[in-house]
Amino acid sequence: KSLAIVGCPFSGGQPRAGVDQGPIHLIHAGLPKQLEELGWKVHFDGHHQFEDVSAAIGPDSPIGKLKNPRRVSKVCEEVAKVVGEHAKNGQLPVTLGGDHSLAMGTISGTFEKYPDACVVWVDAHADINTTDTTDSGNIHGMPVSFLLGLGEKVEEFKWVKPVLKPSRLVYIGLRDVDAGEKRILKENNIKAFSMHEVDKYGIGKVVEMALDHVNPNRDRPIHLSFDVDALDPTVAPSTGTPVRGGLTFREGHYICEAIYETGCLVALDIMEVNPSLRDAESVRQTVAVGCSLARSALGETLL
Ligand SMILES: N[C@@]1(C(=O)O)CN(C[C@@H]2CCCCN2)C[C@@H]1CCC[B-](O)(O)O
Ligand SMILES: [Mn+2]
Ligand SMILES: [Mn+2]
Ligand SMILES: [Mn+2]
Repeated sequence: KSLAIVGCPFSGGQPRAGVDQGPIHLIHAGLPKQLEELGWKVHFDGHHQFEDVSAAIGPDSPIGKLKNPRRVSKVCEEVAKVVGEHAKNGQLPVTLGGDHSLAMGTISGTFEKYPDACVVWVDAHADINTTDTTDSGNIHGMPVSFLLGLGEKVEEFKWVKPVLKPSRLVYIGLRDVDAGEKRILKENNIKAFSMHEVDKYGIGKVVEMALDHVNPNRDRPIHLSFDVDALDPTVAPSTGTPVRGGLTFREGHYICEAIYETGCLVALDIMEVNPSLRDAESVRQTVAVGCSLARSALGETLL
């Protein structure tokens, strides 16, 4: 079994400097070796290519409210190619962010090889704003709407195909969803297990219900897109948009372990680790959690 680490040093989907350094911190913490020790053949071709693309863009004035639209679009298009290539080569792409706008690229890449895939989106946020509903104009709050083909088309993003169907998407960990996003979730009947459901049913039942919804026979490829801000800020403090009342360390890891157990995982994103936020110990802790979540999603067990 082989995987490819795709480091994406990219921060253009949001305003806080430093999230582009997430990949190098996860790699320097030893993630490639840790995954080899789990028995994976690890392909790791560095992450320079995205910086080149990004630097080549030049001035990137907003389009409507959208910030850095050309950089985000170009980088995500490049990520889609790289992830799709690895998937076609039979290597499970492990994408390290970088902000969550990158999931436009990773999920597009996954669906090239696995058109019948489903997406488990673990996050405090729904990341489903359209050009009409976004307040911030930060594109890391929008990738899911582009992947679903919702809202007005944006010429700059015409390469993003509406590969994702609402019935193939499920959320776990939501607790900071904008009013417009709540409307979109309802209108599209998108299944979401917020922290209220996690409290009510427990994480074991929530993951079972989530998978029953998008993958009833456990035979569909799963793309797990994990935003570390799904975890409580005491667990993963160094992230750009922390929200209290999040998943415990174990709840986060249980999701990854349970998805690995299905045998259906075909792609993993570990997003929004920002090593320039908070103190050194918080950074170390957040990076360590990012590595640990990846290991759990890729077969590390407690016994
Ligand atoms: N919906 C958001 C957007 O900017 O669109 C607004 N929100 C911050 C906002 C602060 C004030 C109270 C309401 N929430 C962040 C979120 C995007 C998170 C992107 B992710 O990738 O980190 O999940
Ligand atoms: Mn490669
Ligand atoms: Mn996110
Ligand atoms: Mn988030």
